[in-house]
Amino acid sequence: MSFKLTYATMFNPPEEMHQRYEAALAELSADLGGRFHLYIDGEDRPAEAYDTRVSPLDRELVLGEFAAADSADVDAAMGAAQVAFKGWRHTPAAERIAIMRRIADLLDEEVYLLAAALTLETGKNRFEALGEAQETADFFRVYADSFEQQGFDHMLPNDPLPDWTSTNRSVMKPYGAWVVIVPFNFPLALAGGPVAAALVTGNTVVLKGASHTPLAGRLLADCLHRAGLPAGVFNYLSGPGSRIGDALVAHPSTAGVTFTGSYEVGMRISRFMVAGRYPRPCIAEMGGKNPCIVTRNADLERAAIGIVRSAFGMGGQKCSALSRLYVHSAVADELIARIKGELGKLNIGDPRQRENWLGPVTTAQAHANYARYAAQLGESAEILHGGRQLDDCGDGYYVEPLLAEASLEHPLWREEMFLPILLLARVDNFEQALELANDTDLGLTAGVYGDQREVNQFLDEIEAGVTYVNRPQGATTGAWPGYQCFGGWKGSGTTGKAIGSFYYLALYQREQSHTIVE
Ligand SMILES: NC(=O)c1ccc[n+]([C@@H]2O[C@H](COP(=O)([O-])OP(=O)(O)OC[C@H]3O[C@@H](n4cnc5c(N)ncnc54)[C@H](O)[C@@H]3O)[C@@H](O)[C@H]2O)c1
Ligand SMILES: N[C@@H](CCC=O)C(=O)O
Repeated sequence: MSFKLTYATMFNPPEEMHQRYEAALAELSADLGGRFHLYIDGEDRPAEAYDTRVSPLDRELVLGEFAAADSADVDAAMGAAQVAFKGWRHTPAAERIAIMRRIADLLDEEVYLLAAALTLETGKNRFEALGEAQETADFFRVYADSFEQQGFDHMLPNDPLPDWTSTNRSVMKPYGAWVVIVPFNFPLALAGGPVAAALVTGNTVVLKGASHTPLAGRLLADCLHRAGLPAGVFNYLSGPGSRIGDALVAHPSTAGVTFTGSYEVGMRISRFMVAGRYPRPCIAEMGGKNPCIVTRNADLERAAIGIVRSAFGMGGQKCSALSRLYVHSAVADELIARIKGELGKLNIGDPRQRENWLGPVTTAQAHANYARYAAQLGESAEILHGGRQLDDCGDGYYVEPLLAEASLEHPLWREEMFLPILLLARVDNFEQALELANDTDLGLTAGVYGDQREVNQFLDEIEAGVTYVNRPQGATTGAWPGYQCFGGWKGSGTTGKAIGSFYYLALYQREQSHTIVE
């Protein structure tokens, strides 16, 4: 198949993709309900306790029993990663790169099965699920290529000494046992990306899967096992962050952490990582409250399509989701009508069915939060579309996309709801919109629909790490490794560098200067 699936192309994939996804879904569905153990030091490790997890599609659908790790398991995993580090860091770079490429190939082979698991576990539709599974494979490939190309080993000029030869060199070295902590919404790709980066640079890894969606991480562990990684180089723990998060972050063998998740937990871990005897690196990718500006010069058809995809795709449960819309008063009514028109075309329901674009939200908590926010907006804003939990779609967490016009003082402009809820405000001019867009502690993604002058000013002044201009494929969502670098400014990220970028692998290594006098 010559078609390349990315989040930008996923809207109309070839028929063969549907058929293969549906076959994988049937295969996986026949095999649900088993027990999923931890994976430590190259082997499955039973836990003391297991949590039963059901699918958000239908609470009767039991996905399985997942090990809930405890502090003894954390010790075992960190110990295995620590012991394995010596051998892995001395493994020739070419060999590590080859293993990353082997993992990518194995993920490619499993892409339909992984996508089926993601639909069942998170509720995302087939396009989003296939996208996430393919993105995971691409992360392994992109970081293997990046490490190979960059080398991270540079000779520097000899010292200017007339009677001596003094050679200088900069080398980059891995830190040690690296902890990766994953959010529920992209439990495969946001595990695979940091794991690939840590491993290719010579670190060993303990991955803590997402508390609510542990299946994806366990399937990734199976794949890494099959790729033939030496025992202890990669280890997988499932279980709630509240139970093992502190033990992992505080563990004396933890050399560094990549955390992806909420601002609150990310800030807590970041502070913790600098508060010990010496600072340890922490790459924290955190929340978003992402704006889009629509000016009076915008192409409103493109804008409406891009806005609906980014605000409501995957139930608004993307860090990149659009949640704040600032539209020029002169075009606001027409844009609202077009957005409603697009929403009218969407099917909501069981995402295993091809015709359904919007599945359930992932957790019972998100389902309950939706009702609370809808009630709040019903009292304090004008709801233009949606607001109901949908009981007629099945026994899952289904809700309507919600669009509300709210005053600029409304408190929900500042809260990451992480749901299919979009707030809209009318503005008088582009400068006001830009000021409002930047008036947040977060700075992950942002979009604009406007003319060239407005676009230039937007790109110059917007405070966000990922920007999109006049894009119908998604106003604020849809980055892909190798095409868009993805990282947050301000409270959305700690490093100012993006995943999938030229600068990313450097974050997993520390520099050493070698001066050798002959
Ligand atoms: N910037 C990005 O690239 C990006 C990508 C995806 C999601 N997110 C953000 O993630 C959030 C949604 O995910 P979530 O609800 O799973 O986030 P969360 O912060 O609640 O949990 C993330 C992970 O941290 C773990 N955790 C919780 N408490 C911990 C602790 N004290 N110590 C260590 N680990 C702990 C959880 O078990 C989970 O694995 C949103 O804010 C979203 O914007 C950001
Ligand atoms: N990579 C995804 C967002 C991942 C965060 O949740 C995007 O670019 O839309």
